Amino acid sequence: MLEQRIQQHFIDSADLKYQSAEALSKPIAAAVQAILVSVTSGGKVLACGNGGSAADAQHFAAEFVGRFERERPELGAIALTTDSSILTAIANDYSYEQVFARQVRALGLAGDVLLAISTSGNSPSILAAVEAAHAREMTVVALTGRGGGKMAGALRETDVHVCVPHERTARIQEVHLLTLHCLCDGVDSQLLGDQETSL
Ligand SMILES: O=C(CO)[C@@H](O)[C@H](O)[C@H](O)[C@H](O)COP(=O)(O)O
Ligand SMILES: [Zn+2]
Repeated sequence: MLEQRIQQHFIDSADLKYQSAEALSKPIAAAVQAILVSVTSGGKVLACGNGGSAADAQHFAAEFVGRFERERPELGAIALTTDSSILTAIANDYSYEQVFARQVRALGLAGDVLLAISTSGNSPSILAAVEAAHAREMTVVALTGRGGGKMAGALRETDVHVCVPHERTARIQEVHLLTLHCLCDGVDSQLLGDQETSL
C-alpha cells in the first residue's frame, strides 16, 4: 500500500541518518576544517555534481555566498553546474566528461576547495574534476556513497572523503544534503562561535 511505502522511505532515511551520525562526523569535521582553511585565506569552494547532486552543489553555493542560518560575511563558492552556455560548449566541443574539469582549470587556484558530489563515486565528469583540482593544487572534499567507487582511489591523503554507508542513490543524496548543512553550520560556528541560530 502506498502510504506504507512512503512511511518506509521515512524510516529508512532516518535509520541511515542515525548510522551516519557516528560514521561521518569525523570526515565532515575534517571537511569543515579544509573549507575554513581555504576561505579564511582568500580561497573559495568550487562545487559540482550530476542530476540531484548538481542541485546539491547549487544548494551549497547558495548558502555559502548568501547565508545559512546566521548573519555573517559572504563566503566564496561557485556551483559549476549552472551556466548552460559553458556546459553545452564544453560538452559539445570536447566531451561531457570535461564539463567540470575545464571549469576547474579555468577558475581554480591553489588553496581552493573542490566539493565533488557523486553518489556512486564513479561519474567520469566528477573524477575528471578531481584530477583537474589536483593539477591546480586544490584540496578535494568528496561526498560519495556505495563504498566510494573509483573516487576512493582518486583522492590524495590531504583530501577528505565523506562516504555515506548505503547503496541506494536516493538515500545517499538525503545524507549528502544533511552533510552540506553540517558544512555550512560548521563553518559558521568556527567563524562566529557556538551561539544559537537566529533564522
Ligand atoms: O537524483 C537522482 C536520483 O535520485 C539522479 O538525478 C542522479 O543524481 C543522476 O542519475 C546522476 O547522474 C547520478 O550520478 P552519481 O551520483 O553516480 O555521480
Ligand atoms: Zn534524486
